[in-house]
Amino acid sequence: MSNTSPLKHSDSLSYYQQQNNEVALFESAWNNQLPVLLKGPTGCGKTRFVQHMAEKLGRKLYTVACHEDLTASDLIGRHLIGDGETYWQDGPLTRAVREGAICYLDEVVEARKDSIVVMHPLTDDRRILPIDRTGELLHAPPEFMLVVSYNPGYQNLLKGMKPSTKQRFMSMSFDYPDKDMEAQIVAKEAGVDLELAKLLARLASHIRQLKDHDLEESASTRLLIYAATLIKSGIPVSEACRAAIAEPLSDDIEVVEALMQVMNAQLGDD
Ligand SMILES: Nc1ncnc2c1ncn2[C@@H]1O[C@H](COP(=O)(O)OP(=O)(O)OP(=O)(O)O)[C@@H](O)[C@H]1O
Repeated sequence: MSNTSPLKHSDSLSYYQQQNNEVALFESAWNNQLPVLLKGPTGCGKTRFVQHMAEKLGRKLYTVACHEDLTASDLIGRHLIGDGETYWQDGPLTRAVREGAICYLDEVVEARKDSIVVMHPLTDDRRILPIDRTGELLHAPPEFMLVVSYNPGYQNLLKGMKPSTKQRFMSMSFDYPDKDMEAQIVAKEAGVDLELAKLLARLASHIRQLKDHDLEESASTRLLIYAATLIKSGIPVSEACRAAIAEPLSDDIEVVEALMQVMNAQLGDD
């Protein structure tokens, strides 16, 4: 069965630079009512992609940043007290199901087990959301879609996602784009010229190649955009790179200095 919402023209959408064939894959998943899992490092464009796709498909987007205290009630809803009475308030997942929207759970491995279990009947062919507290059983309309993401970086290796959960989703891997594409993104997002964006993309590619470093994560596209934004507003390049790239990547002074050496060597070559 195919969904029938009007698709929006690409000029009016949030900017998203496609890396592979993810737009067509996502559209196909939506048309076929398949839930989607996005994997990839921080700041590589997962959230922007979902925003872009929700706009393209003409669906409202509910985004939840998952954390270790997130409970099933935070997703489904709860009874509240007001004017001396209790009333039911839908959570974002329930709202998305009722409205045929897209629900995006960012960093889903952070969520508590009970909130992950809630997703199970929604992510197989039943597509139902039982709300125990109100006795309702919601059937998701064809337009509803569940999208989750996680960062398989080393702090999540142990936590991971259980195979029984993972295998309910169609999955796509994201990574930082190649230098040329990343430069285009940085230029567009920060409003800087392409030459500066190319320089920053080169710096990032050097940092990403460093082996045996003590970094949990490497320089993200998001950090390059921050650096470009600082430079655009008059901060010297090396200082901007320290504040927006080296410092956010490590709390260890020696590591920060080592990163600065790598970047300054590149800046000196330019
Ligand atoms: N392919 C892309 N097209 C357009 N903008 C991009 C792209 N990749 C990254 N960006 C830019 O980088 C920023 C960070 O990306 P985004 O917030 O989507 O990352 P993320 O993968 O969701 O990160 P996190 O896992 O930390 O939530 C975006 O706000 C956007 O400016």
